[in-house]
Amino acid sequence: MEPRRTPRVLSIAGTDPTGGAGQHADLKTVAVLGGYGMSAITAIVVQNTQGVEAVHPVPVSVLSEQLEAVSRDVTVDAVKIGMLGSVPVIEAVSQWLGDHRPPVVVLDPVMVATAGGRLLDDDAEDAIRKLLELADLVTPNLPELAVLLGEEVAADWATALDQGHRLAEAHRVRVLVKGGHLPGEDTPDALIEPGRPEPAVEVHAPRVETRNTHGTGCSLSSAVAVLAARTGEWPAAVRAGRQWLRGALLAADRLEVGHGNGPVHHGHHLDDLLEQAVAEWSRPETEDEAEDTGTSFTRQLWNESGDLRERIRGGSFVPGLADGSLPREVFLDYLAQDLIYLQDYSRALAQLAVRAPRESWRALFAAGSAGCAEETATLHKTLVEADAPVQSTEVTDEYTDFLLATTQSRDWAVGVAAVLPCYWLYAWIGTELDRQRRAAQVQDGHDGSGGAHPYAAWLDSYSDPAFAEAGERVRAVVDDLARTADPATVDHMRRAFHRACELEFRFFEDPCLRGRARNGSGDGRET
Ligand SMILES: Nc1ncnc2c1ncn2[C@@H]1O[C@H](COP(=O)(O)OP(=O)(O)OP(=O)(O)O)[C@@H](O)[C@H]1O
Ligand SMILES: Cc1ncc(COP(=O)(O)O)c(N)n1
Repeated sequence: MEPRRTPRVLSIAGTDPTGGAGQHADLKTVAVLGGYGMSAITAIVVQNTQGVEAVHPVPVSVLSEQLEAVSRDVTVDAVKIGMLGSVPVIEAVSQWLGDHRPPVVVLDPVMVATAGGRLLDDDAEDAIRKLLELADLVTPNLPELAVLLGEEVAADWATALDQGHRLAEAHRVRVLVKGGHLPGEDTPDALIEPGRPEPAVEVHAPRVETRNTHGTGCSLSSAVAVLAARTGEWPAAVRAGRQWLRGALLAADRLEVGHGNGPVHHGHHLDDLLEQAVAEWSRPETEDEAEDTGTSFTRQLWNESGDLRERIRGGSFVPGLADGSLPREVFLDYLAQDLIYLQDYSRALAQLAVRAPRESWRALFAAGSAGCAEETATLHKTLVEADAPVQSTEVTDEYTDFLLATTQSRDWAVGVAAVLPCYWLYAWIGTELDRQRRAAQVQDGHDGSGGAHPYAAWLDSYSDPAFAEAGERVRAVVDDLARTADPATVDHMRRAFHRACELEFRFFEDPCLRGRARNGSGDGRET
């Protein structure tokens, strides 16, 4: 089985208009676990979370046409087979598998809905047994396992495992034995492989307290199908699928769908990511547009700090760096302060990570902290090579003391607002430097495409898109926080942001001022 990042997964199953089981559960599962979902419908099932009211089988020839239409056009990496309903449908699917068997075939031998209602004709059990030979994995619940063997339903886990082994041997097929129907706290599952006396995977977990378990079987089998195609490994797919389903059960009550056995929350693991993504996607694309609309909190902050950006533009540091006239000793002085600053900035971001109220935010700031630590190592090397002295200045101390105190002991939201200017202004300066550098080269008669510039490598590092992207994410966090914070906190966030902006400006200009003081004149730039 060749792993494929976005496997094309076909579900052959019935429908559920309430979206919790059958085709709908399969397609949702495949989508949220990174596959591309497709569907061939076997029956329109009139059902909701309270039970099945009617089953309208799709004519067998129409099912075969759907299957042929897919295979004529698309390479299918995995198929998940759910409700089939009758002998002719099972035969049509067997025939299709005979002609176009994909590398991953998962069969969920659906017989009865959890909420009640038969989904397989009584005379179709033999046909399902034959279909087992064409599957790579079969995922029966305990009553289905018993029917397939023609035995009593297992009343304990040891019996269930024994039945699983015997089914696997009899049909030379992998069996996922699911203990969800056992009484008691434990909900064990095991992957049994033919020819192996011990389960390839056996996992136990406490039962999730919820009545919303509609579609768990459909969802788990689709999850294993897409994950097997994605990872190329059955044990990994079973472990990951089960862990994901547990999260979906834990989050199921949040959905509030129906009055019976409601569905599980398929996209539970995407909640935080989506919040950030939507905030980012809904942001205007350009700063100009942002100035016009001025709605979000960070946009307001950006508009309020327009003067400061003008001062940076017209100062000594950025123009000197852009046209290369900044004296080397001033530049090295700046780098030395930057090293000290980044060490403490890394600490400040780590404090935010430790105190973060959400997992995805923790990850964002932890990554930022690690990134700064890496950067300090590079800077340190440059400075040692240049033999530059490294001792903090008053301005550096003022800035780092402020950031460390704010991220450590103030409201978390205020700490995030305080670290934002470094991300945001740094990225902005990257574009500004680029603009000024090109303008200077054009004036000199150069073509604007580079040339020998004393700080070229360093200028390039300013426009690192990963850094700009991280800044955008921090901005989204600030907006998120400002939406729900009380007015006093929002005001505090605003003050922290502007104070950090001012300190950023002084941090850039300070090496030039000290350069001038050392030389007794000039603007810190070479003429
Ligand atoms: N309340 C629960 N807590 C934890 N895990 C559960 C719970 N209910 C079901 N599961 C798990 O869900 C998966 C499917 O279980 P189950 O044995 O109920 O299959 P099923 O009967 O085919 O599902 P369906 O309800 O869709 O018919 C198994 O991994 C099982 O352990
Ligand atoms: C179309 C279809 N397929 C399968 C099931 C089983 O799922 P559950 O046992 O959770 O109701 C179902 N209800 N409907």
